[in-house]
Amino acid sequence: MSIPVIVAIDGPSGTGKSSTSRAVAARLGLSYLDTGAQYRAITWWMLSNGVDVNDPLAIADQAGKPAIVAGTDPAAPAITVDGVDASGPIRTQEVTAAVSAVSAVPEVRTRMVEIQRAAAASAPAGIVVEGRDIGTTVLPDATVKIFLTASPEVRAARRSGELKGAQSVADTQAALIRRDAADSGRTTSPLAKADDAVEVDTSELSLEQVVEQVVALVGEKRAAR
Ligand SMILES: Nc1ncnc2c1ncn2[C@@H]1O[C@H](COP(=O)(O)OP(=O)(O)O)[C@@H](O)[C@H]1O
Ligand SMILES: Nc1ccn([C@@H]2O[C@H](COP(=O)(O)OP(=O)(O)O)[C@@H](O)[C@H]2O)c(=O)n1
Repeated sequence: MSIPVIVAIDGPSGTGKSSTSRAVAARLGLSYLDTGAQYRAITWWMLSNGVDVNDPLAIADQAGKPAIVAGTDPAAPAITVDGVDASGPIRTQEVTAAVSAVSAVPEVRTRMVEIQRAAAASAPAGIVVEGRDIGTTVLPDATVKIFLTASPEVRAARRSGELKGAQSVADTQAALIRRDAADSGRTTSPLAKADDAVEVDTSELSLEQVVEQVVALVGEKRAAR
C-alpha cells in the first residue's frame, strides 16, 4: 500500500473548489470532504432551532448539539444533520447569508475540525479536503496544498449561473465580497493561503485545466517521496 495522499484545496467562494476537488478525488481514487457543507449544515441547524445567529455566545452554547455527518464519496457527496438529509436546505440564501457568522465562532470550528481530521485519518487511499483553512489549520501537513482564486466578476458569474437568475449578478457579487471579508477577517483560522500552497488563478482556465494542474502536482509530490 502506498502512503495516503492528502490534498488541501482552499480559496474563496466560486473559485472552483468543489468541482475541482470532486474531479481530482474521482480521478485519483481518493475520498473527498466538503468542509463548507459542514459549516452550512450547523448553520442550518442553528436557524431551524431558533438560535440567534448574531449571538456568538448562543451559538457557542449550542455548538455541540447537532450530529453532522458528511459523506466522503466524490461521486455522491452527502450531508446529514441528526440523520436528516441536509443537502438541499444548506444551499438556501438564508443559510449562505448566516454561515460566516456561525463559522466564526471558535466552539463551532473546534468541533468541525475534529470531525474533519478524523475523516482525513480514516480515508484508505487519502483524501481531497476543500475549505478555507485546510492548508493553514486543519491539515497543515497535507501532501499538496492548493489555493484557488478567480476575479470577483468571474466568481459572481459562475455563482449566478447556478442560482438560475434568483439573484442578479451584481447582488451575487456584492454578497460574495461581503462573505470573503467576513471569512478573511475573523480571528479564528480565517480564510488564508498557506505559505507553502500553490496559488492557481482559475479565471481564465477551464475546469479540466485546473484539474490537470492539481493532478500533476500530486503526481510530482508522490514521485518525490
Ligand atoms: N475553471 C472553471 N471554469 C468555469 N467554470 C467553473 C470552473 N470551476 C468551477 N466552475 C463552475 O463554477 C461554479 C462554482 O464552482 P464551485 O466548484 O462550486 O466553486 P467553490 O466550491 O469554490 O464555491 C460551478 O457551477 C462550477 O461548475
Ligand atoms: N473550512 C471552511 C469551509 C467553509 N467555511 C465557512 O463556510 C462558508 C460556506 O463555505 P462553502 O465552501 O460552502 O461556500 P461556497 O464556496 O460553496 O459558496 C464559508 O463562507 C465560510 O464562512 C469555513 O469557515 N471554513
